[in-house]
Amino acid sequence: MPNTALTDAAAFKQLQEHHQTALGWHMRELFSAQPDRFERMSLSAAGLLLDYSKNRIESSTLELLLSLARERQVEALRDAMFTGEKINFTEHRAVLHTALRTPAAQADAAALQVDGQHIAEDVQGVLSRIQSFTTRVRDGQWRGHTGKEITDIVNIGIGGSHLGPQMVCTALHNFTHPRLQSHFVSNVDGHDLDAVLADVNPETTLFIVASKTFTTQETMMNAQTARRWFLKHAKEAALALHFVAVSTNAQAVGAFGIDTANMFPFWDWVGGRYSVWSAIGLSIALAIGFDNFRAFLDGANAMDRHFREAPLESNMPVIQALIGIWNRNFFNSESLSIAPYHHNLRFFPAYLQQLDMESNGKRITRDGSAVEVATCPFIWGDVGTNGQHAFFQLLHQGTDITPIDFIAVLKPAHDIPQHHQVLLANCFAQSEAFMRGKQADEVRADLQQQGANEAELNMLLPHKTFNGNRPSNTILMQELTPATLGALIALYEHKTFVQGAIWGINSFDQWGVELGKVLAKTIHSELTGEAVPARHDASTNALIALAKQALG
Ligand SMILES: O=P(O)(O)OC[C@H]1O[C@H](O)[C@H](O)[C@@H](O)[C@@H]1O
Repeated sequence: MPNTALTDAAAFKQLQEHHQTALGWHMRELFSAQPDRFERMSLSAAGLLLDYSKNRIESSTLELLLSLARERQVEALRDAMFTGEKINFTEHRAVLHTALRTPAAQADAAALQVDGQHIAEDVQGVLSRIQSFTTRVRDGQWRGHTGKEITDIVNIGIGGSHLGPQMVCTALHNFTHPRLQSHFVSNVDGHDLDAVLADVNPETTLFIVASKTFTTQETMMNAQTARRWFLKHAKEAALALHFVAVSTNAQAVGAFGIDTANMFPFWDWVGGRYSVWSAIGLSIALAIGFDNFRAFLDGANAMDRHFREAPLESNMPVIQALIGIWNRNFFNSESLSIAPYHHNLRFFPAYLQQLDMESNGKRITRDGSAVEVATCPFIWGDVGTNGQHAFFQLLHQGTDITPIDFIAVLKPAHDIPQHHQVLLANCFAQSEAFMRGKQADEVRADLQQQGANEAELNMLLPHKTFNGNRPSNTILMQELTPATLGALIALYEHKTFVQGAIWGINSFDQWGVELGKVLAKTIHSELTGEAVPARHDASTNALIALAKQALG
C-alpha cells in the first residue's frame, strides 16, 4: 500500500487545481448543456441504481478521481481484504465479513483460510445451526418452559450487536413472522430494559444476548438483569429454553450461565460494525425466516462481486466513495446527510453512523503519521419527508453545504393508494431544488405575479433566492426486499472501505471507543462508594458528588 501522504499524490494535486475551475460551475448550467448527464452519471448494480449526476463534477473530475483511486492502490487493498490478508494490522486481524455472505458453491469460498483454518466450513456450519434453530422457533417446536410457543424475541446488545439487527428487522417489517415480536435493548439506562420487560411474558420470551466480546458493560448488565427478572418467574433449569448467546467468546458465555450448546459463534475476523451478516443476525433470521436471511446475504454478495469485478469507472461503491472524497477533501463538506424516503429505513442513518464514523473517524495513517487531510464527515439524517420539516431549511439555505444521499424505493410495501406518489414526488423535488436552486429572476417573476410592490419585492428577494448547486446522490431500488437491503448495506460498507483506503487509514479498529469505557469504570466505582473519588477536574468531581447525593 502507498506509504506516501495523500497530498503528495499526483492526482490529488491535479484535483486541487481542477477544483479551482469547478468552483465556477453551477449544476443547473451543466444540466442544461448536457442532456445525457443522467445516462453518463448513473449506474446499476445488484438491484440498485446510483444517480450521481447531481454533483459538482464533469467527466474530467471523475477521471482525476479514478486516477487518485488507482494511485492509492484501492484495488490491491480491496483484493487483500477479500483474500483474508490481515489488513486490520493494529489488531492483527483479517477483515472477512464478505466471507459470511459468500455462498458455499461460489468458486472462491473454499479457498479462504485464516491462520490455516478453512473458514467456509465454519460459516456454513453456523448458518445451518441458525437455520434449524430459527425454523424450530418459528414453527412453534421450540417452546418456552411452560410449553407455550415463543412470541417475543429480545435482542440484548449494543453498537454492532444492536444497530444492524434493529435496522434490518425494522426495514424488513413486511417480511416478519406474525407471531414473533422483535424487541431491542441496548442502552445501559434501565429505562430501556424496563420498557421491554413490561411488554413481554417470561413464559414466551426468548432473549438473545449478542456481544462479540461478551464483556461489554452495557450488554452484560442488561443480560444479568433480564436473567434475574426471568428467574423471578421460572426455575434455573428453564433458562436454557429462554436464553441464547451470540459471541466469539465461548468461555465468557459459559461463565454467564448460558450453555454453549445455545451459543451461536462468530470470529474475530468479523468487525462489530460488519457483523450483521454473522450470527449477530440471529434475531433477523428469527423475524424474517432463514430463506429471507439467505436472500439478504445473497444481495450483499451480489454487491461484493460487483465491487470486486467491475472496472473502477463503473464500480458503484468506488464512484460513491470518490464523490464523497471530492465533497469532503476539495469542497470541505463537514457532514453527509442520509435521507431515506422510506419509513422502514428510519434506523438506517443511525446504522451508517457506526459503520462510517467508527470505521473512518481516524486521524492516523497506516504508517503512524497524522493524516494531512480531513477524513470521515459527520453522518446524520432522518427519513423523508420528516426531515424536510425539521432541518432541510439549513440544507437549502444554511452557510454550510451538506451533500445528501437520497434513498428511494419505487414500489411501496403497503397498498394504501396515493401516498407513495406523494413521497417520491417530495424526494425528487428536493434533489432538484438542491441542484437548481431558485435564482433572483425567477423569484422576481413570482413576486410580480403575486402583485408585490417594488419595496416588498426588494425586501423579499434575497430571502427567497436559493443559490442551489448543492450536491446529492440518489439511490433507487424497485422494492425494499432482503436482497436489495443486503446490497444497500454492502454498498455503504465498500464505500467506507474505499474512502479509508484513499485516506490511508485503518478502517477496522476503534481505539477511540476504549478510553470512555475505562474512565466510566473508575467513576462507577466512585459513584457506588466502592472507591475513594479520584481527583478529577472540578466539574467532574461536582457532578459525581451531585449524583452520589441523589442516588444515596
Ligand atoms: O459486540 P460487543 O463486543 O458487545 O461490542 C459492541 C460494540 O462495542 C464497542 O462500542 C465497539 O466500538 C463496537 O464496534 C462494538 O460493536
